[in-house]
Amino acid sequence: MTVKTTTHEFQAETKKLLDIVINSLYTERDVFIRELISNAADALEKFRHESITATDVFDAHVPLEINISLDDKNHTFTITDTGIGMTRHELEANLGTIAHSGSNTFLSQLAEAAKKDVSLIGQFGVGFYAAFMAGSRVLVQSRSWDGSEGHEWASDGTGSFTISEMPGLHRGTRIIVDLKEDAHDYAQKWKVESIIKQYSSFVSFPIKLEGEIVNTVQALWTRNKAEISEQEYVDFYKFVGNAIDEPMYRLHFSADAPLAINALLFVPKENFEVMGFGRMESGVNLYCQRILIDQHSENILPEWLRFLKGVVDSEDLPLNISRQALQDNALVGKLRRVITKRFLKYLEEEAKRDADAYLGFWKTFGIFLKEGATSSFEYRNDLGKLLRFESSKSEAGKPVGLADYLLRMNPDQQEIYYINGTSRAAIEAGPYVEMFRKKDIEIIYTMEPIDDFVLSHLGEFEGKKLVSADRADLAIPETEEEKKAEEDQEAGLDSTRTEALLAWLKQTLADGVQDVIVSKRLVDAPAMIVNPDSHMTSSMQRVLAASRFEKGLGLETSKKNLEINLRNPLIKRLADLQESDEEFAVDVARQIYDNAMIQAGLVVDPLVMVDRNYKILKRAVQG
Ligand SMILES: Nc1ncnc2c1ncn2[C@@H]1O[C@H](COP(=O)(O)OP(=O)(O)OP(=O)(O)O)[C@@H](O)[C@H]1O
Repeated sequence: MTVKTTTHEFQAETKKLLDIVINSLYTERDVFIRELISNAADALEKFRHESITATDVFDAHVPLEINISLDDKNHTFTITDTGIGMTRHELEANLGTIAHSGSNTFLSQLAEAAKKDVSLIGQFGVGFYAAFMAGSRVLVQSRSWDGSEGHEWASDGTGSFTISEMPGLHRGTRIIVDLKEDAHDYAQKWKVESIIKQYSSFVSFPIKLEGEIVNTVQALWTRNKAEISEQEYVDFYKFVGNAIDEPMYRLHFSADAPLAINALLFVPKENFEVMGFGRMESGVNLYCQRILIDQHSENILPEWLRFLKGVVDSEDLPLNISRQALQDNALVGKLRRVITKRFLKYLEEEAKRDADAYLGFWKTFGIFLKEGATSSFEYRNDLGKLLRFESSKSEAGKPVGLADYLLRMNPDQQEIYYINGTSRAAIEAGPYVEMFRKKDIEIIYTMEPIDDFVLSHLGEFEGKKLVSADRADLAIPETEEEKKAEEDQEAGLDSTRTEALLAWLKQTLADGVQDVIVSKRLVDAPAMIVNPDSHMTSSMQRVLAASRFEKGLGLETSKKNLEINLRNPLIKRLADLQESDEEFAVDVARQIYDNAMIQAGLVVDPLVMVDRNYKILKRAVQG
């Protein structure tokens, strides 16, 4: 018989990964057992799911299990599963490349983590290649559930691998690891058993070590809450989440109506996405009657809840549903809504129960809720209750909820106000909050670029409109007393001169402003920029302008209105100056406009501005 053997080069990224695995990660070697067991369990889950509908299954009656055998004399570690197996083509494709999207970023982050803290590699899932942490040579013998001929894959993990025909195999995969000299203890039963106990106690198939079952197969989420210990929950979290930390929050709930649901969801302690580890994939697995239907399911929760880890099990789902059909399945959609609502309600309860702990959650994962508020209209009321912002009445660094704002609001106030700025200090020094301070009206400070999008999408909260304080049509009710005081002060400039000043300013600043108007709200500052477009705040325009700029589309923003404060001496003086020394008045007007733009966080031309500023200073020092 001729055995057909072919030789293949590893993909370049795989070579890099193998290099890191072999040369940098050897202190975390135990991980290889977890990775191989986890792949075996995945292969068994896939087989179990497929075999529900398939009619023609090879080796249909072989029990679903994982066998590990050790050879202390020949120094080998062998793991066998009766799962879905791999065809020749699958062996070549799956064990020669890295399936990870963005493999290059993944690799550089992995290399970085390997240097800093190898315990982080759990987060990456090095997968099958972890076998080379302990093995000098690895053989993979596999036969697919379609019954096609079996093959053996072999490599020493350096540059290439071979694939040979191998007749007579059963369905599934056997991996034989020839242990490196300094890894011989992985052929010792006590050692392997302790690792399995630590990592794999929740695998839902029997694991036999040298013929003896070493795990208890259980679906923790289907058990009665009262009978589950804290430690079991934590262990389960580490298992499903591939995690090394402990969870920050946990929600275990069951429902019978309208849908039968068993869900166990965890919020991790760390946000690895923000830490620069790339976009997270969903961490929740979808089961039906304890059978895994969709691992890392993208369908069972909205994308912005991708930081959650855990399990959702529903008996109502058809067992034979294919992964492709999940996306459009109406029942899955319904499950998603029920679970999302329940989780958001849980967060609300936690925020009430322990506000400080919730702030810790908010600091780490708030960004995901903001993402939700800008993308999922149907949850906006639930999300509105969970948002936290600093405000003129909050302590610095201690954001408050919109519900707190409502409680403090004057009875006749109809709107909730907010203003964007880069920091608390910058906002408080700016013109927008002057009137709010004077009238003792609370104003929310939005300090992240995304915040104004969030509040604008939200539109309202508990029936009160959310309004940015840089809107041109901002109307805050005035008392009679206030109106009178205003009129008295405006008397400083008669109406003809006021009109003339406004017309002159409008003409002088025509390049930048749409209109110049007398302000009803400025207290001390001479002027400020406001937005005639009620849908866009300056901060939103800044973000959009930056993205236009990145795309090479130029910095185009819509024209603003300039509000001027007739009580301010600079503005009063400008009226005279415009008549006596127009050239200088133009410089002053433009500088006032640029200053107001900067206070609105908008872009001015720094060269022109600095040049003009020196001109004005020169005149000031000359007296
Ligand atoms: N025991 C096995 N039986 C069948 N297929 C397997 C087995 N082990 C690995 N594979 C296949 O090889 C692929 C690559 O495995 P690898 O462990 O590198 O990545 P992964 O399991 O997809 O990802 P991760 O380990 O990060 O979750 C798997 O997706 C699977 O298709």
